[in-house]
Amino acid sequence: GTLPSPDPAALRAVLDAAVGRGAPGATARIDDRGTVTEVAVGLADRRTGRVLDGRDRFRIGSVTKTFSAVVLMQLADEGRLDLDAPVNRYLPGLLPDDAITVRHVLGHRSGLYDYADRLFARTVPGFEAVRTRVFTYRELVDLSLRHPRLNRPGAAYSYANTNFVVAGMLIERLTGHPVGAELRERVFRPLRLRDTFYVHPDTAIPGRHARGYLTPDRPGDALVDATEQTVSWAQSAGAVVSSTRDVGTFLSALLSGRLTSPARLREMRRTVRVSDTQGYGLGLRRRDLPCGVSVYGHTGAVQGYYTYAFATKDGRRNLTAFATTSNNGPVLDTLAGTLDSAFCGKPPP
Ligand SMILES: C[C@@H](NC(=O)[C@@H](C)NC(=O)CCCC[C@H](NC(=O)C[NH3+])C(=O)[O-])C(=O)O
Repeated sequence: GTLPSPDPAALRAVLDAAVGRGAPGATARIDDRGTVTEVAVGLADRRTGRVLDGRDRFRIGSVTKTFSAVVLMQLADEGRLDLDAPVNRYLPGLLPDDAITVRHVLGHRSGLYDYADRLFARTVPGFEAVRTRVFTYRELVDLSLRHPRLNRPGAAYSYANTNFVVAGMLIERLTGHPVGAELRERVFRPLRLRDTFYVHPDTAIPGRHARGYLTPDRPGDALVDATEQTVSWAQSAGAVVSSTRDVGTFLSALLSGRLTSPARLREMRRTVRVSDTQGYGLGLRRRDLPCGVSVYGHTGAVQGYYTYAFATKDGRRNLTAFATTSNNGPVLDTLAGTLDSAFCGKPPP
């Protein structure tokens, strides 16, 4: 059916509220079959006072997981990967249980512990301890395997960055190329995503970008400029840098069937229950909005940056929003309101 048209005034109000709750800046871009609504509020740089602009690049965090999943779905389409095969068939001896399949990993149902919970139990010290570190994939998986698994393979949804580190290892093992090269060849270049880069282990965001500020755990402590970091703790689970325009282009291309076969796209969108209004498929979240619209995409939370990136099931309308802080629940919850302004906006007259 026809969607309510986007509500630019509501969108601006949401972004103003996010800034009011502690984000230095917030911006959102809606692309409704070519009709673009773009709003930016606040600062890209607190030191210079430069205002945030919709074209500023930023760290998309876990939206990276959707990109990594697309590469593996393409490998499945090419007959080079069996989603129901044990991960250990491709990476012998990696995981302690042969029953963990590729599909379990891409759907966060492997039961593998999320090492990030441990790394960032204390937000600022945890970040400072890793911001310039370079990890191997194996080191990250080993961090996870020190802890008991949360569930038997396939038995439950339990989110873990570990799963998409394993996805990165699969990409490299199956193609013989680094994850960044496969993302460039299979996604960034074909879609002409000129603002999109896989940045690891370099700490600098290429070109003009918004600076990101980590909110400390202790209220009142100063924001920490977290813009420069290796993101080596996340890599194929969180190291892509992009722009709201490019992320929207990517999501619409994916959901309109331009990046995988129809069968693989159906598998990505086949979700398990996360909550009453949320599901997780393969590298893809589903959110059911109050107005009855279900949207597909991903959220992101890397130090200094919150992201919401969602589109309608057919990809005809997309929304990408980010705020330039993280570890700030009120900002994260407020920013979710961009989904309502984008997809449930003005009710039909
Ligand atoms: C949520 C999102 N996940 C991601 O984007 C991944 C890459 N991020 C995380 O797992 C959170 C890492 C800690 C961030 C830190 N928090 C703390 O340090 C808390 N002590 C911060 O908020 O910057 C997703 O999959 O939807």
